[in-house]
Amino acid sequence: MLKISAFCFAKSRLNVLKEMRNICHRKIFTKMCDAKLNGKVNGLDGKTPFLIGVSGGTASGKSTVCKRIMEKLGQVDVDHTQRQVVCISQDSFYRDLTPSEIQKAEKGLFNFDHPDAFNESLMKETLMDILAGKIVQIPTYDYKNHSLRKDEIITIYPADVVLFEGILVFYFPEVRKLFHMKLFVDTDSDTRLARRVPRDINERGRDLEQVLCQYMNFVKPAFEEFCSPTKKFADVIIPRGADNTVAIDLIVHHIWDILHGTERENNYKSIPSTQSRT
Ligand SMILES: Nc1ncnc2c1ncn2[C@@H]1O[C@H](COP(=O)(O)OP(=O)(O)O)[C@@H](O)[C@H]1O
Ligand SMILES: Nc1ccn([C@@H]2O[C@H](COP(=O)(O)O)[C@@H](O)[C@H]2O)c(=O)n1
Repeated sequence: MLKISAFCFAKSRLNVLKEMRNICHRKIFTKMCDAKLNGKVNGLDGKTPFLIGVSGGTASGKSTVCKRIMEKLGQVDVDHTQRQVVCISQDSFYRDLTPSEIQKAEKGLFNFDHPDAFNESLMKETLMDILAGKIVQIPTYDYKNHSLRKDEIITIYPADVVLFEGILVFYFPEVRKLFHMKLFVDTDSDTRLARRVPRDINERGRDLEQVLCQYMNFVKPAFEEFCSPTKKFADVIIPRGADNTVAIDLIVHHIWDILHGTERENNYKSIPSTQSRT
């Protein structure tokens, strides 16, 4: 039974790829489909997604950079079940808070920028499942209620490229070593604060005093202690975030090369290298 469903799944994926090959006019994605039809995935025979970590301070533009990368790979309008490139937020791995922690969070007195706020083991297990080609389910995060939306689960199907973005994605060594490529979005702190204030008020249900108090007490000190020092682990630092179209184009070209095997021997192994990059 399992074998039959696996066969049907593989067959329907093949049909989808053929269909995509017919309708896809973008050069990059057409070549990605060709490689898959030839039995190669990520330039390799096995199914190991290319895992990219994207870090940077709050409101540095991590999500926007990921969106640009997906756009350039022709993936934004693709149905989520068929996507070859997916993006996951580290915020989906905030740990559940106790009732007293929720009370603190509601007053802006909980430190969401400290590594202890995250469920490290779940983050690692999920990324390892993704690397193993498994389908995984990830809750979305509700910033207004400081909790995971367990009724709003995103299903991540095996994809060629998985972007994992968040303030502390390079902090945990066991998570860090899973990435094939590490990007750090480096936007100056004034710009980040100027973006965070309206975002938190308009989208995350906060008031000005709460945003500034949380920023001064937790966000800024934790950035300096935990996030900024992880910049040294990055393979590529992207100054000015999504405004830096040259950097984004170079990264997209590099991903494209890897997906087609041109960089395979040197840069991409099915298990990410831990040498000198951990
Ligand atoms: N290059 C940019 N120019 C202007 N606004 C930007 C730029 N990049 C991001 N933003 C805005 O700043 C806010 C934070 O960006 P986002 O990409 O969500 O950052 P992060 O994922 O690092 O928190 C959003 O409101 C976004 O629209
Ligand atoms: N309940 C929460 C959870 C997180 N935050 C803040 O979000 C920031 C991380 O998200 P970015 O998109 O800005 O990278 C982080 O700095 C937390 O302070 C929050 O305010 N409330």
